[in-house]
Amino acid sequence: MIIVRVALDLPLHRCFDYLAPAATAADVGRRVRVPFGRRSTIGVIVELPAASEFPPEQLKPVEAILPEPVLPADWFRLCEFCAAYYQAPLGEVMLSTLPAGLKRLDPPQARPPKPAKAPPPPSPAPALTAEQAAALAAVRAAGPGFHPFLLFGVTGSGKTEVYLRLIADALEKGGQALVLVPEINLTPQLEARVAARFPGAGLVSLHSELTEAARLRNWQAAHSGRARIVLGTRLAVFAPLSELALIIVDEEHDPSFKQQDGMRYSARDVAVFRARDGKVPIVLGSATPSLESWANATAPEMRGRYALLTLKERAVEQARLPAVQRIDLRKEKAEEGLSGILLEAIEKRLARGEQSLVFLNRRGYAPVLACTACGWISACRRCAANLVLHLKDRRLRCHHCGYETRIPKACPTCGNQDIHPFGRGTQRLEEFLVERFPDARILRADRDAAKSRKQWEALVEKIHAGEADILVGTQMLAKGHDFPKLTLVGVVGADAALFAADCRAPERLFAQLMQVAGRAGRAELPGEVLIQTQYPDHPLYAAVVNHDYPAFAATQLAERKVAGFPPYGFQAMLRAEAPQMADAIAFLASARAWPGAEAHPAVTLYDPVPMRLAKLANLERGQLLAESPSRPALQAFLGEWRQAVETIKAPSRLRWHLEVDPLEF
Ligand SMILES: Nc1ncnc2c1ncn2[C@@H]1O[C@H](COP(=O)(O)OP(=O)(O)OP(=O)(O)O)[C@@H](O)[C@H]1O
Ligand SMILES: [Zn+2]
Repeated sequence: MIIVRVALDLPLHRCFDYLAPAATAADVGRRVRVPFGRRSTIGVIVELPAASEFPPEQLKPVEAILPEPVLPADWFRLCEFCAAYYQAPLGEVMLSTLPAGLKRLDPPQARPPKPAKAPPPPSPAPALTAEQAAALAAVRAAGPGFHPFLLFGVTGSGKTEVYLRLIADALEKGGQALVLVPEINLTPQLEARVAARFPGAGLVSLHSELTEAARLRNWQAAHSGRARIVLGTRLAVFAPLSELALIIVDEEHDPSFKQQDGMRYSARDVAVFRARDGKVPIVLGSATPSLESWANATAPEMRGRYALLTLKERAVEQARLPAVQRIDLRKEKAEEGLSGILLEAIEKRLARGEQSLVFLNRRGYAPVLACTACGWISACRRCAANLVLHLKDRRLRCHHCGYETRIPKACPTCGNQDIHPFGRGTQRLEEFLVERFPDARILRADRDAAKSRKQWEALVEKIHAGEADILVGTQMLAKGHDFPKLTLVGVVGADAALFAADCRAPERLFAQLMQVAGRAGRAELPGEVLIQTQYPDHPLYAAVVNHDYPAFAATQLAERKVAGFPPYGFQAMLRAEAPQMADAIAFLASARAWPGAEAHPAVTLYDPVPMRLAKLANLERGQLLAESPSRPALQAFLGEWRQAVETIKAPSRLRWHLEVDPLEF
């Protein structure tokens, strides 16, 4: 009697046994079609157990074992690691990392790969700067095997060139390279650069904007080894690569590496596990590393877990880091939020035919509409948040749940016609700049102006072609772009993040400011950055002015050490949402009262509290933090706790999840 154990895409922490008379050990890693309830579904064979806990007559036979593809052993280990570490069901992990085309009962006919054309000649590589050469030499000297590196390089220092050389090494040895980027929408330039340098390497990308067919094709190219380089967003960390020889994580600090639903994993952390498991080098690159990675590379108590590689200078010979200045808004008069100094600086760029960027990380026209008579404000009725005014399409829109409605002509509560937008977003800045500089070509670059990757590429193309004089943009424009004519960056409205409740807000603000500042003066023309603020003496701004990430990181890490926060402590968050907050909190309180917790003295459970965004899409949300100075202690606790939480009786509309290493509080 041959039994196969099958992982299914279900929120259950168990696998399912089926009869498969013809199965052999070679079928482990094959997909299988099995009956489940009244339907059929696709699963993955994880083992051939000697016996089942159920009597054979209760087991159903499999419907079919699907011959291709066979999922490799290292992919199994990766999924098993994630299931254990993130407390996620193995079947859900496995199936969620596969392209949709492999989970269908009626699989799409995969087109055979196009015959490879003779590749064009590779684009030439520049001679390395001394710093780049030293970084490369350090990675080479470490040799094969698991070696984690943190490549700390200021903006424009040529980190990408270092990646390209390392990829060349990996390909030469017959290996495959995996390159992870936070948001592929923002990085068509990187894709083009890698493809141009390695025209024969069958580069494929993996990200969520691909069509189902393209994603399947690219996945198969990675699996079969036709693709020697895979470039992708977080989900690409699960690509099956049997000859993996190198992993690169660009902008490793970026919060987009964190998956925010389903299995909540950090692709950067999973990549480090994968590199260790596969015994290959991994390079994490950033101008503003995450504090976790920075500590791993520099803190004495971490004993140099990561080797630090530093690029302090910009790679282009004449390019210097931009001069950063603070504009004291307490002293300077501002017009529509823009100080005279900034407006003059823009005027100068216009006269010289250079580009300016005004950075405001808030899209829409204004964050709220309010009535001056009765105090009504445009609140979302489904969320604990305000509706943002979008004048362009005359809508009020919730940026959290997507609810939208038209703009009322008068106050809905008191009928007063005098309702006003408060605060400002990118649309309002754009409107003012159009009025102020009627002859300038002004371009807004945010998620409303470019909804798809295609639109975004067109917009970036326009900026490159010099078809814009003044850009108004959010952080979408701050990352990874190289605009040679851009010489001025004005930062507006950044102060709000200085005092945000989230302990990671300063880190994010610092990274954003360094990144957006890094857009200026990347070529021969010198760059200037003007930060408007009410708090010019704030140490965060001082660190930005001095381009001093290490100083900033030192103060942040000192604070974290005192607070026992990551990387000096480890956390998990239990969250519950329900129509009534009382239900969510009561559920969390029962979880907190679990008597088994006493056996885990190294773990602290805090009181359940409402989340910062306490209501989202009509659900009230609460959370409960678990914390420990020891990662293994927390892991041991979580395994037992999760099982206990699963037995708590909860109202039917309550949903909960556990997030390990949460980024948001
Ligand atoms: N060795 C080199 N010689 C000349 N130019 C170089 C060299 N290395 C990189 N460059 C150029 O320097 C510019 C910045 O390089 P790159 O984009 O690799 O920097 P980066 O560190 O990845 O920047 P960012 O973090 O801001 O995205 C690019 O225009 C690139 O072509
Ligand atoms: Zn809403």
